[in-house]
Order: sequence, then structure tokens, then C-alpha cells
Amino acid sequence: MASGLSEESFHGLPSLLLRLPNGDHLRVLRHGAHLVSWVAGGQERLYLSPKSVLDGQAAIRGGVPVCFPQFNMRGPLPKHGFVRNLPWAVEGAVRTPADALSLTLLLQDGAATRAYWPQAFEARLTLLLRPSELQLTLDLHNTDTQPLSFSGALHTYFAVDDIAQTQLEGLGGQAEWDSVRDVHSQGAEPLCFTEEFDRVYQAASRPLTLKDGAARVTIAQSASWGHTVVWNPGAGKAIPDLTDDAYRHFLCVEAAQVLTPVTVPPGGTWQGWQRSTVLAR
Ligand SMILES: O=P(O)(O)OC[C@H]1O[C@H](O)[C@H](O)[C@@H](O)[C@@H]1O
Repeated sequence: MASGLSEESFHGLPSLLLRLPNGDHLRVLRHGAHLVSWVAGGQERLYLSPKSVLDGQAAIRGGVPVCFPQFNMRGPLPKHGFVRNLPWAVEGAVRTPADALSLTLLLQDGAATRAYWPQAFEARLTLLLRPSELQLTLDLHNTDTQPLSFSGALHTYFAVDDIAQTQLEGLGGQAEWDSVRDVHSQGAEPLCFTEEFDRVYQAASRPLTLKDGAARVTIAQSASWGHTVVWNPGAGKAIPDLTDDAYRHFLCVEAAQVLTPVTVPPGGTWQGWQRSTVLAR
């Protein structure tokens, strides 16, 4: 095992830890290839609900769910697809130059995936940890003789101190679909969060900036994702695995493909990433 990588149980679930010499670290579960923690600069950057069900079956609330091959309820599959609920294999870890560590998890089609979806495929999630930076890359390989069509997301729950003081910059002027009101419009600059917020944006070509009080995180995504989803449930929305005031402490900013599917030809590949960088104060 590469130095900086260790295995540990997390609430009874197998997890892997990557740790850099500067103390930055992450923890990913084999269940769903679900990233549940990213600590940079001594601070947890992801929100994980203390009410999350960690039984190795249910979807986990917080961290980074991998939504594939369906976003939300936009198709016949379970909400956000099924890969977030299946065990992934560990394919390998490497220490790359420049003091970075990377780890790849793999999910191949089999009886568990065919229970939902007939498609043959390989999905890989690579977590690349650098000082102050995390990149998640989803690689798909269509190993089938049929085209593979999907929607999905890297559904990142960024931890924030106070959603009322949080702003997201960089989606101003982008085509916006407000799915709460079913209204099409253009993104404001900056986005602010005072009530339930669930909107799909045409992806911007430049990184976004998440402002949480004095803290700044830039969020970039590959051009292969067509959309960015921004979600916060707001006050008063009962979600069983969130406490009543949990909405104050996260903002989901998701590299996503929502309004139109991506189609990968037989034998073809697709790659999409999201990169988050903590800026020095
Ligand atoms: O509760 P989940 O299945 O994890 O979905 C959580 C949320 O994901 C996305 O952000 C969607 O835009 C929301 O409409 C949805 O509520």
C-alpha cells in the first residue's frame, strides 16, 4: 500500500484514508465510493450529516455521493441512480509527484448493477489529493455493444459555517432552471441562500468561488459536465437523515449532467471531474 494510504473501519464500513505530509487528508468508503471527509488546512471542508444512515445499504447524506447513471428522478431508476449504494473495489493508489496522493475505486457491471440496468460498463472514481486541493474524476468505459446513455453528478456537500452568510460567485448570467418554482431564468451574481434552493445551471467555463464568511473555496469542473446544480433544502423541509437546522451548514455544488443525457458509444469512454481548491486567507 502506498505510504499515506491506510484502511480503517468507519462506523463499521470499510474506508480508506489518504494523508499528505502537511496533514491534509480524506476518507472514502468502498460503499458508493462515497467520500465522507476532506480536511484541508486543518478544517473539514465537507458536510456529513450526523443522522446519516451508515448501514452499507442506504445512500449517505453528505460528503460526495456519486450519482450515476441517472440524476434525481429523471428516469426509471432509483433517485440519483444506484452506484452510490453499491460496494466499489479498490483499484490502486499512487503517490504522484508534487506531494500528491491518488486513489482509484472501480465498479463494474455484475448481478448487483444488472438488477437495475442491463448495461455493461466500468466506472472509476479517482480521488486526487494535493495540499489545499481535491480533484474527483469519474471515468466511464462503455464495455457494452450498445450505446450507454447517462445523467449524473458529483454531488458535493460543501460545509459552510452559516448558509445565510454564504455566497456562490461565477454563475451570474448562466441559464438557470429553478426546479422549486419551475422557472427558467439567468443566474444572479452572486447566488445567496435565504430559502429552499434547487437550481440547475448551464455550466460556466470559469471556476466558481464559494464564500463562507472569510473562507474561500474555488470549484472548477471539466467541460464534459454540461451543468452545475446548486442545492440547499432551506428551513422547514423535513428530510429524515438531516436535523432541523442542518441546512444552515452545507451547500451542495454539483458537477452534473441533468437536462440532456451523455451518450458514450460502444467501447467508448467519458471523463468528468470536479476540483475544489481552498484559498489561503
Ligand atoms: O436526497 P437525495 O436523493 O440525496 O437528493 C438530494 C438532492 O440532490 C440534488 O441536489 C437535487 O437537485 C435535489 O432535488 C435533491 O433533493
